[in-house]
Formats: sequence, C-alpha cells, structure tokens
Amino acid sequence: MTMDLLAGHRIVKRFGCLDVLRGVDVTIRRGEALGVVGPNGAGKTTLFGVLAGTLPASEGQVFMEGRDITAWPAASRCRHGIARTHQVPRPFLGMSVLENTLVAAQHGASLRGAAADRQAHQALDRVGLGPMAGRPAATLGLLDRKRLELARTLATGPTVLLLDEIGGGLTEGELAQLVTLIRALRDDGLTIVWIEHVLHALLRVIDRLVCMDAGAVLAEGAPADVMADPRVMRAYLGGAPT
Ligand SMILES: Nc1ncnc2c1ncn2[C@@H]1O[C@H](COP(=O)(O)OP(=O)(O)OP(=O)(O)O)[C@@H](O)[C@H]1O
Repeated sequence: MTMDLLAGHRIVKRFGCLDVLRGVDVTIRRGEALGVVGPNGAGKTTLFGVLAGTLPASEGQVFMEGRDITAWPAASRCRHGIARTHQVPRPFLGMSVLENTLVAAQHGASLRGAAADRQAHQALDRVGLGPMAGRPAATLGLLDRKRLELARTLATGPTVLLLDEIGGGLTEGELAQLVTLIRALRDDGLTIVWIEHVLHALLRVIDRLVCMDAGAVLAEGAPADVMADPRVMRAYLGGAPT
C-alpha cells in the first residue's frame, strides 16, 4: 500500500454495537515523531491496540513497510519492531528492574542468555536506570517507572515506539526529563508515536500531529496548524472561537 513505516487503512473497531474506530486512516513515516491527541474516548488507545495487534480490527488493514500485517498476532508485530507502553506502567513489582527488562528482551526480542542480558542492560543504560538495575521495581517512583516502561520497550529491539500518555502524573521537572529522553530516542533513529494530553510536552517533541474525535481523524498535519484548527479547538479544547 505505502512505503510508510506503519499504516492503518480504513480501520474500524467495534465493541458490540459501539463503533469506537470508524474508518481511521493513519500513516507513520520512518523516523518521525507523530503526536496523537483528542478528547477522552476518541479511540486513541484503541488505535494503538489495533496497530500493536493486541486488539483485532473489525475492518481495515494494518501495514508495516508496505506489508499487510493485519493477521499478525501482537508477539509477531513486537518481534518485527512495534513496541508500546501503557497508560499505567505495569512492571512486575516483585521483580528487579533488570529482571523486568530481561523479560522484555526474552519475550519481545526472542533473545536468550548473554544476548538478552546485554540488550536489557543497554536498554536500562539508555533510559538512565543502569544504576538501579538491582532494585525491586516496586520501589521506583513514577518517573522511574515510566523510564522502566521505556526500557522494556527498548529491550524488544523496536523500530517504532507507541507511547500511550507516558507524561501523565509527572511534575514539570520530571516531564522535562522525560521529554529530553524521548527526543534522544528519536535522535537515535526510533520512530515515535505519542498519545498525550500534556500538550506542551508533546509539542516539544513531535513533527506532525493527528487529532482524533469520536473514532475518526479530525485533523492532521503540522502541529501548529492542527492546534489552530477550529474543529480541533471545539473537540479537544472544549469550545473556542470559530
Ligand atoms: N474493551 C472495550 N469494550 C468496550 N468498550 C471499550 C473497550 N475499550 C475501549 N472501549 C470504549 O471505546 C472508547 C474509546 O476508548 P479509548 O480508550 O480508545 O479512548 P482514548 O481516546 O484513548 O481515551 P483516553 O484519552 O481517555 O485514554 C471509549 O468509549 C471506551 O469506553
């Protein structure tokens, strides 16, 4: 279909009689940082589920580098470079920071032994958690849990990171650190797709912005243009001059 890195084509997702995604077209270009905004319930997280393969699309197709991966399970998509974080970080609390990351290297990248160990350590170093590798995950504060969530995605050897509201709940100082880290990951060559309600953080990272509303793409393009779109203001910012 396209030579974009990842694309959803006419994606429909129904839960019972509820159409949560209503024919969404989305393209993600290699190396870009794409932001996704929209009001609560717009279908953003559901779209991530369909792209990552944790939710089957009711209709439509998902492509990676032009290849139809619609029927691929999430594990196969992960092994081919699609990694995601979740709104609420879910580390295995009884395991150490390193063990949590090793699980991702083993299951997400099918690595074993020293290779898994190396990849897990590299991922932890990349997010600044190297010195905390031996600590129980349960002892981490919120920013470090988010760093661990990122490390777990990095340990799978991704080409594209789907970040779901990773900025939520952080202080301004913590957000600044997170933004610096995500920008660095993008500078490493990773493609980033970031759903975020904390707009000022998002706008410091992204090249392009998509706004969703009620299961459809309302606007997309340069971030400033999308944010100035009266339809976006109405839907997302709760009403504004037209
Ligand atoms: N498994 C499910 N079964 C039924 N309805 C669901 C399911 N998952 C999501 N929904 C509904 O789909 C709609 C879209 O949810 P989704 O989480 O994708 O929205 P969102 O844009 O990510 O919202 P938020 O910004 O609040 O995270 C909501 O109305 C939600 O209640």
